[in-house]
Amino acid sequence: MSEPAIQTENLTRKFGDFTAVDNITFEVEKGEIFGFLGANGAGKTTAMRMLTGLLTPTSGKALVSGKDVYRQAEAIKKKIGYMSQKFSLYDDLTSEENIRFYGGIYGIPDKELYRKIDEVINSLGLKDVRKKLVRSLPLGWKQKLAFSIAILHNPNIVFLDEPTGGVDPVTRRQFWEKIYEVSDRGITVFVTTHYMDEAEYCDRISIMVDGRMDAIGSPRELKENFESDSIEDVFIKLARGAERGEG
Ligand SMILES: Nc1ncnc2c1ncn2[C@@H]1O[C@H](COP(=O)(O)OP(=O)(O)OP(=O)(O)O)[C@@H](O)[C@H]1O
Repeated sequence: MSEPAIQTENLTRKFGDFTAVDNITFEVEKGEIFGFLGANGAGKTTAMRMLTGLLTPTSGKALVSGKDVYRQAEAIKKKIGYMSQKFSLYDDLTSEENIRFYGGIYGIPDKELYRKIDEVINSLGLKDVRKKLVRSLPLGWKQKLAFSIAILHNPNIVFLDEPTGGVDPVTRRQFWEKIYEVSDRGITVFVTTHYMDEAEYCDRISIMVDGRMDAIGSPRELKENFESDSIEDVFIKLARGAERGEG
C-alpha cells in the first residue's frame, strides 16, 4: 500500500499552559476527501497550520506527503495548496492578475501559466469578468477563484479552512462540485467546515473537541457508532461535553 498523504502521532501544540491541540493521532489516505470538524476553538486551524508547515508543533510526529513537519516544512509547502479562512486574493487586482501573480510565486513557467489562466477562467465561468477587479466579484466566486489558485501548481494535498463560509447552499454545492473534480484528479482534500451537510459529502471525517480528536470514520460509521441519524446529531452528542465554547 502507498504511504498515507498525512500521518500524525500524538501531535500536540501548546500556547503557554494552554493545550490547543492535544495528542492527535490519525492518517489521511491519498485521494481522500477528509473533513475536519469541531466547534469554534476546538483546535482545527492550529492543527492545520502545523500540517501546512506554518506552525511548529510542541511535540508528537507528523508526516505530510511523506515529509516531516519539523525538518522539511519548506518541502511540504511545495507539495501542498492552502486556502485559509481569510484567503489572500488581492482585491485591487483582476481575477486574471491574481492567478498570474500566484502562478509566478509558485514558479510556473510563463507558457504553462498562460494556459492555466485560461483553463481556470473558463472552468469557473469568469470569462466575462476576467478583467474586473476581484473586489467587485461575489463572495462565492472569490472562494472558487481562491481554491483554483490553491491548486494551480498541482499539489498532492490541498488544505481548505472553512472554504464556503457565508454563502448560500447552492453556491456551497457548486464549490463542492469543484472539490470532487479536484479529488478525481487524485489530489487529497483536507477540509474544515461548520456545515454538517458538507460533512456528509466527505469520504471520512474527524471531530475535534477541546483539542482532542474524539471521533474519526466515514459519515456512515460515525452515525452507526453514535446511534445517530445525522452527523449533526453525532456532533452535538460530542460537543455537549466540550469545555471550550464560542467565548
Ligand atoms: N497564537 C495563539 N496564542 C494563544 N492561543 C491561541 C493561538 N492560536 C490559537 N489559540 C487558541 O487555541 C484554541 C484553538 O484555536 P483554533 O483557531 O485552532 O480553533 P478552531 O477549531 O480553528 O476554531 P474556529 O472554528 O473558530 O476557527 C483557541 O482557544 C484559541 O484561542
